[in-house]
Amino acid sequence: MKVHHHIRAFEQVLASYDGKLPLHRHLVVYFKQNKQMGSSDRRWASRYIYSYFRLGKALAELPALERLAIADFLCNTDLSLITDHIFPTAAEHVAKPNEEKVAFVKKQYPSFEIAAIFPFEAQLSEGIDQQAFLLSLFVQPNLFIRVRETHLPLIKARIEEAGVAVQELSDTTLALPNGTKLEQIVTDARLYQVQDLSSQKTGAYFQPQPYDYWWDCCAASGGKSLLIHSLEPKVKLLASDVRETSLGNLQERFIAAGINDFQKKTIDLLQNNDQILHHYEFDGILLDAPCSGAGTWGRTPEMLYFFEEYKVANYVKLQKAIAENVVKYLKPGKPLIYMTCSVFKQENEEVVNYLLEKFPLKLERMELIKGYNNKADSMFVARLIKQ
Ligand SMILES: C[S@@+](CC[C@H](N)C(=O)[O-])C[C@H]1O[C@@H](n2cnc3c(N)ncnc32)[C@H](O)[C@@H]1O
Repeated sequence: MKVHHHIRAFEQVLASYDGKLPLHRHLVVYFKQNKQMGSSDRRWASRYIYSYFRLGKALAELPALERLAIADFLCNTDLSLITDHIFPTAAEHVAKPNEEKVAFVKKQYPSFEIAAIFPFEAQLSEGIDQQAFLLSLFVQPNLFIRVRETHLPLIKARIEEAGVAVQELSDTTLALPNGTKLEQIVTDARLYQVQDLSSQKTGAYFQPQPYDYWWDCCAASGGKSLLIHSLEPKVKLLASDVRETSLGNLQERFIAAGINDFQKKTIDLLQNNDQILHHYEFDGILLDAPCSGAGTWGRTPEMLYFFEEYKVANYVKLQKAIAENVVKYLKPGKPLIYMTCSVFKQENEEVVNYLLEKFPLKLERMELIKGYNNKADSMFVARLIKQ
C-alpha cells in the first residue's frame, strides 16, 4: 500500500537527520545517496520532514508518526496519505483557517497547547503578537527579492510571463512563492538580490551619506552591505567577518552586482583588533549580530525543533562582546546599527539597554520588524548614536 511507502520514506529521512547541517543541505545529500527515490518521493519526504519540525516541541509525548499526521494537517491545506491514514477525522477540516484547525487538534488531543511549539521562557520582544507569531510557524515564508526601482516593471513582467504569482510590495520589493526557480526566469543575476522583506526594511535605519565610510562588521555573504550600497552607491565600505569563506561569497556577490570598490577583511571581533584597526574611524557601523535566529525559524523549522534555550545566554554574551569591540571605531555623532534576526527580548532590547548603560550611546529608535503577517522573517533593529 502506498501509505506504507510514505511512512517508510518519512521514518528513514527522520532517522538520517541529527540537526547539525541545515535541513535543506542535508536533504540534497540524502537524496543523492538515495537515488531510488523519484521526484514525487522526494517532494513528499521533504514536505513531511519540514511539517514535522514545524510542530516544534509540542506533543512531544506522542509517537513520531502521530505527531507527523497532526503537523502535516496543520501545515497544509491538502490531505496527505499519512494524515488520512493516522488522523482520518482531520480530513474534513484540512482546508479550514489555521485557528480552526488548531482548535480541532486541541479537541482531539487535549494536551495540545500551541504555546508548546515554541516553549521558551525567554520573553518575546515588545509588540509581538504571540498567537500570530506561533501560527506563522506553520507556514513556509515567501521568497523576497530586492530590485532597482527602474528594473522592477521588467522583472515583474518576466516573472508573470513564467506563470509565477508575484506581488509588488514596494518600488523595490517583490514577493514570490518559496521554491520559485528565479535563476531560470531572470538569468542576469545582477538584476536582483534575494533578501527577506524584514531584512530589506532594516535599511530605513541606515541613512548613509555620500562618501561616508561604513563598516559592516558581521558581513557574512554581504546581505546588509549590498543593501547599504543600493541606498547610497557612493558609500565607502569595509566588510568583515570571522569566517573567510563567507567573505569569499560576499566578494562574488559584489562582483556579480557590478560593485568593485569595497574592502574586505577577516576579523574576529572577540579579539583585540587595535593592531589592524587603530587608524580606522567610521561614519556608521552595521552590527548584524550572530543570534539564535528565532525570527527566521519559519524558514528553518529544524532549528526550532533542536534549539536549546541555554544558547540564548551564549548569544547575548557574544553580542555584547562584539558590540564592545566595535563602538570605539565609531566617530562621535554617528550611528551604530544593531540588528538581530531574533525575537527574544534578551538578544534585542536588553542588549540595547546594556549598550546604553555601558557606552556613550543614545538611542534614536528601535523596532522589532514583524514578518509574521507578511510571510516573512522577523528582525530587530536599533539606531544608536555615539555621543
Ligand atoms: C547574522 S550573520 C550576518 C548576516 C549578514 N549581515 C547578512 O546580511 O547576510 C552574523 C555573522 O556574524 C559572524 N560572527 C560570529 N562571530 C563573530 C566574531 N567573533 N567576529 C566577527 N564576526 C563574527 C558570523 O560569522 C556571521 O556571518
